[in-house]
Amino acid sequence: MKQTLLQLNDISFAYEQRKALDHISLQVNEGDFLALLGPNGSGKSTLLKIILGLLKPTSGEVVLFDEPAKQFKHREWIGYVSQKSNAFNSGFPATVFEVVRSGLTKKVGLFKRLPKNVHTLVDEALEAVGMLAFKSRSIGALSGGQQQRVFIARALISEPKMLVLDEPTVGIDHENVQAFYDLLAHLNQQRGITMLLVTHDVDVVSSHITHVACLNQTIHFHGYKNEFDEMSQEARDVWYGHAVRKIH
Ligand SMILES: Nc1ncnc2c1ncn2[C@@H]1O[C@H](COP(=O)(O)OP(=O)(O)OP(=O)(O)O)[C@@H](O)[C@H]1O
Repeated sequence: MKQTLLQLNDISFAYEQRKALDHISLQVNEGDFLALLGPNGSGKSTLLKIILGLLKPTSGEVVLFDEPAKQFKHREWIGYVSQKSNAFNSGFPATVFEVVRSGLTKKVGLFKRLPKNVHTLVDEALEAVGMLAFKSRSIGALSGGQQQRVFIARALISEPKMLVLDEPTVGIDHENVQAFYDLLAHLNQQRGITMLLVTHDVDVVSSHITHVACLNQTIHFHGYKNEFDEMSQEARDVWYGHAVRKIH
């Protein structure tokens, strides 16, 4: 049976008096590729922060890899790529190698000694995202799409079982968005890395995902992609508005 990597039980959260999340329950199993959809301000980033342990829920429980989040010791199993990763300007003083190597901190902190030498680990991570040839380049000299691949490599170097991505294609030009999602699909299908992706590109990513969750303070829909496909546009509009288009 597949392991449940993430279980949210009745999570609510408020910024001071302002409610952002209302009784959220959600489950992500090993191998899932879940797209989390929601309009601006619907609480997507807040929910990711709770999953990553950066915010504490006002009520409810987060369970990671079958352990209550408080007791969970393997944060390196959950890689994170933010929407702002690909925003380095050309003057940023770090090479691709240095950026990817910085992803080792979590792992080194835990194991103290690395199983392989650092260059081998960085090379393997860059190879996995098709960026090995850029190892010595300055991160700021790369395109948004290339930078985001490097940040995937940075997450991969600690061998995560799950990747959490917050609108990773913001700032990436249209033709590279599909290639970026193809890479995520490859990592999901070939390496078995579970994906939790916040996105507005529901049409582009639709052929790769297995599940959809629709959030607007509360979860309005959570199920298999084909169930989402079968929902009528009217049903979606009731809770979402215009931003979610039907997947063809
Ligand atoms: N630090 C904060 N302090 C107070 N309110 C906040 C804070 N961060 C977010 N909020 C509010 O909480 C709600 C949810 O915000 P959140 O950033 O989680 O939404 P989102 O779905 O990620 O939005 P977007 O798609 O625009 O990134 C919004 O009403 C937002 O204004």
